[in-house]
Amino acid sequence: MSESANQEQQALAAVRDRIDAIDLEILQLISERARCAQQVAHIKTGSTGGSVQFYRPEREVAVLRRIKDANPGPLDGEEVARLFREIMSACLALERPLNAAFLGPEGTFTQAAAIKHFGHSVVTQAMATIDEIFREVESGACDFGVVPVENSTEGVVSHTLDLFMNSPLMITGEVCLRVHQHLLTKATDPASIRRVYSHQQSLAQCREWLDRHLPTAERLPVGSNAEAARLVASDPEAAAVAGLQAAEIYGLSVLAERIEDEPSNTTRFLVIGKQDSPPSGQDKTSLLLSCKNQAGGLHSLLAPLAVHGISMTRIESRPSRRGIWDYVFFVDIMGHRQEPKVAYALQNLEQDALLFKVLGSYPVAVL
Ligand SMILES: O=C(O)C(=O)C[C@]1(C(=O)O)C=C[C@@H](O)C=C1
Repeated sequence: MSESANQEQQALAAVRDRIDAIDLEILQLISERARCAQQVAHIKTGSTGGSVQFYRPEREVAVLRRIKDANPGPLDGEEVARLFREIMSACLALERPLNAAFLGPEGTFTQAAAIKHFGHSVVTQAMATIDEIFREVESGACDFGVVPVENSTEGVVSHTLDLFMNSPLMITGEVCLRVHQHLLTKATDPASIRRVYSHQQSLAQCREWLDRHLPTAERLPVGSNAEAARLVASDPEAAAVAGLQAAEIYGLSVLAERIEDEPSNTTRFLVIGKQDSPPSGQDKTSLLLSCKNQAGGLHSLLAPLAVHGISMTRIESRPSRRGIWDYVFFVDIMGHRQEPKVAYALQNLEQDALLFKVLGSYPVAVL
């Protein structure tokens, strides 16, 4: 071995010894943290007679925000938050494993959103429809559900909004996921692809790409992207538009990467449960409203928001299903319903609204 190769070996060994020592320290500290979580569980179980809330969304975002703020680098803030997301997920599972229903089958973006929000220790349970997710959480069979609500390219998932009209469930959290779509197939030659399966929204997100590259292939909407990947696994003349996770699960190769028309394509998901979240300091509130069908009705209904300086981040209208041309509005505002100015505004709003329902206050997504 040359002198310089020898020096390199010694330098490498020294840094690796340091890394080994640090890893043991990290392990000791993580174990100590996990024991603290066990103590927290003990305190929580002792303090209430009724059902115990082990999962505390407002505390989780406080931990992640603190870590991001304190991060000295060189790791990126998002990266350190993701690491702590996983540590907390494992600590919570030690208190009590949490389960979350998602729109299956395995490998959907909804499952990825559930894991992004709760970490890998959550037990995800695949449901066939969004209705089933609501039912599983309502019945108590699952602690939480994760449902898609809007996409930056294709707009609102109207079925999810409609289900809130008759559900007692509340919104506990939100998750935003950058969605990259890929063309997955068993075929090796694009010319042999006659059918493209995917969820209707995903087909729409890749419309221009499909028009350009597979203009003659039939587009077949199915329940989810993962379902499309499952179908394609046994059909060599077909391709699926789906995420990488689906390619891994169903053994497909990626024929074209990132085929979404909009590079910043993002889907927002809601976490639904039996109750919303206490204030975290940076929250949103979602409302379901309707007003009299008259000139200026919506304008005057929303006036209290402007009066109290509350910013509205989203408004969607949906047919109320109670009469023709009768609409309800899904409105997101910044702030928690327990903050005084939000509480005043909501009080005023409720007085004028025909229908007024708070769907939940929840922390703005950290990750
Ligand atoms: O602080 C709590 O209430 C905990 O249960 C501890 C902890 C954590 O690991 O930091 C775990 C789960 C909760 O969702 C929030 C935080």
